[in-house]
Amino acid sequence: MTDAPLLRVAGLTKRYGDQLALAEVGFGLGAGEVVGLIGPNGAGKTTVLECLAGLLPADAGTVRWAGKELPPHRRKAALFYLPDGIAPDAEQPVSAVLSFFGRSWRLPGAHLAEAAAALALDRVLTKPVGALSKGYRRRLLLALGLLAPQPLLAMDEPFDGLDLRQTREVMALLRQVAEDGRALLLSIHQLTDAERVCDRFVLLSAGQVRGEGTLPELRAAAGLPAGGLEEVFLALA
Ligand SMILES: Nc1ncnc2c1ncn2[C@@H]1O[C@H](COP(=O)(O)OP(=O)(O)OP(=O)(O)O)[C@@H](O)[C@H]1O
Repeated sequence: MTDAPLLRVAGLTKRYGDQLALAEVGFGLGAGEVVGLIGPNGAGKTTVLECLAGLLPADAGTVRWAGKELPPHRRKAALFYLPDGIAPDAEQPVSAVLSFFGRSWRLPGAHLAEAAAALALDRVLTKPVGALSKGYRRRLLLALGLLAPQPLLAMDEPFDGLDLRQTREVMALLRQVAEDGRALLLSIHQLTDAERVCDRFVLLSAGQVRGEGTLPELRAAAGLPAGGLEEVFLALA
C-alpha cells in the first residue's frame, strides 16, 4: 500500500433501505497509480465511485485528499468521474461535445485534437453522440477523461463495449495518463483486464473490502504461492 496516499477513503458505508451496500469500505490511492476496484456484479463498485464522486450521499465515511478531509461538495475539484453507459448530449455531434468541454475547461484546440486522435475519434467527429457505437461512445467518454483537469480520474468499467484491439489501445493510453502523474481508479469486473492494467487492487465482495494491494501482496495475504487475480479473489472473497 502507498505510504502517504493522495486519496484515502475510510469507513465508507452506504445503505439502500435495509440493504447494506457498502460496509466500512477503506482504501488508498497514490499519484501516478492505477488502482482497480474489483468485484463481481453487485459487489458495490459503482456505489463506491458514486459516493466518492459526491453524487450519492454516504451514510458514513471520510475521504481525505493529500491528508485533508474533502467533503462531498468539493470532490469534483479533485476527481473527474466517468459513469458507465452515459451519452452526453445525444443529439450533438462529437465535435460539439468536445468543444463544449474544451471551452468549459479553457483548453487549447490542439489538446482537443490530440485527445480525439489518441482515441481515433477523428473519423466520427460529425456523428451525433447518440448514433455512435458503444465502443465509440466509450472512446468519447475516455477522451473527456483525458482532457479533464482533475488529478484523479475515476471510471466505471472503462473497457466495457471495447473490442480486443480497442481495449489494448485504451489500456496503453491509461498507463500513459498514470505515467504523466494522474491517479486512476477503475472499476473492473473482468479480472484478466484488471490484471493487465492495474498497479494495485481493492477487492470488493458484498460491499466489503476483502483485500488491498499488488498481486504479490494479495497472493501473500491469501497464502497462495502463485496464481493470478482470479485465484486470489476466490481465495479472499
Ligand atoms: N439505487 C439503488 N437502490 C437500491 N439498491 C441499489 C441501488 N443501487 C445499487 N443497489 C444495490 O447495491 C448493491 C451494489 O450495487 P452496485 O451497482 O454498486 O454494484 P456493482 O459492483 O457496481 O455491480 P455491477 O458490476 O453489476 O455494475 C447491489 O446489491 C445493488 O442491487
